[in-house]
Amino acid sequence: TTKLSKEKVEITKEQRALIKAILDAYNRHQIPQDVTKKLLQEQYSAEENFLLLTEVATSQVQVLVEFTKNIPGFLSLDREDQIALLKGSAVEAMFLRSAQVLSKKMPSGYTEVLEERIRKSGMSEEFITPMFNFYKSIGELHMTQEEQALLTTITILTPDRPYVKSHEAVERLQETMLDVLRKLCVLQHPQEPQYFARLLGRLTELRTLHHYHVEMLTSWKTNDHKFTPLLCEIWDVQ
Ligand SMILES: C[C@]12CC[C@H]3[C@@H](CC=C4C=C(C(=O)O)CC[C@@]43C)[C@@H]1CC[C@@H]2C(=O)c1ccc(O)cc1
Repeated sequence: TTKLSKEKVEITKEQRALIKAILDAYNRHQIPQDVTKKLLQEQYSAEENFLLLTEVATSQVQVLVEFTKNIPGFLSLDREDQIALLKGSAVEAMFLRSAQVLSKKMPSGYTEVLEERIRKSGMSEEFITPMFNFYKSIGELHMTQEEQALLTTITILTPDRPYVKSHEAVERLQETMLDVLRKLCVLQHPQEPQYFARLLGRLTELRTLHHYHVEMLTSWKTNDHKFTPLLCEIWDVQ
């Protein structure tokens, strides 16, 4: 392993441009202020909390679509595959986003308010526990902005989503991003040679959350909660 850590890791000019394009897109696409302001102002009740979370979820899906369109190479994929990747990764990208948001303290108290509303939104304890465990495990990594943006990109470019036809094209794109992230991790966390592997381990954890999410939506639905048309479409909820 000493040879590996001695390896001269070099980020090429193209890779630097790729990181910049993805980071700019990631920072440019955030949910609008008026939505986050509502989260801070509206009163608390399980009903109100669910409605607010539904609103931020809907807004987040729109943000995710815009961000994805800015991933270099994404728009040159087959159009139906673009839809399949978005639908297949929306939940994971959303949980990654929430983990990144909830693991950083905000002066406005947004994080605390958001956490409170999630805990009191009619979601059962069996989903809250794994969700907050995930938030903690992401928080412990202290990811840089670039790492967060690249990890989200890698999640979106997962080739084995349902209905993806040109598997290889997506795999090639994902591998490009994985190579950049691997180099970034070596350069930004020199003391932690296993840091890159830990990041990828979080993607596996994300997939288990995806499973919980389906049950979470179903339990909300049985308690007669309404979702927006966009959420129904992206998550195939009837
Ligand atoms: C995922 C989630 C909706 C989207 C929220 C997330 C918590 C934190 C966030 C932070 C955001 C930001 O600051 O940018 C954007 C929205 C998200 C990502 C919620 C936790 C549970 C909830 C949910 O699954 C849900 C699903 C369907 C609903 O109708 C309501 C909630």
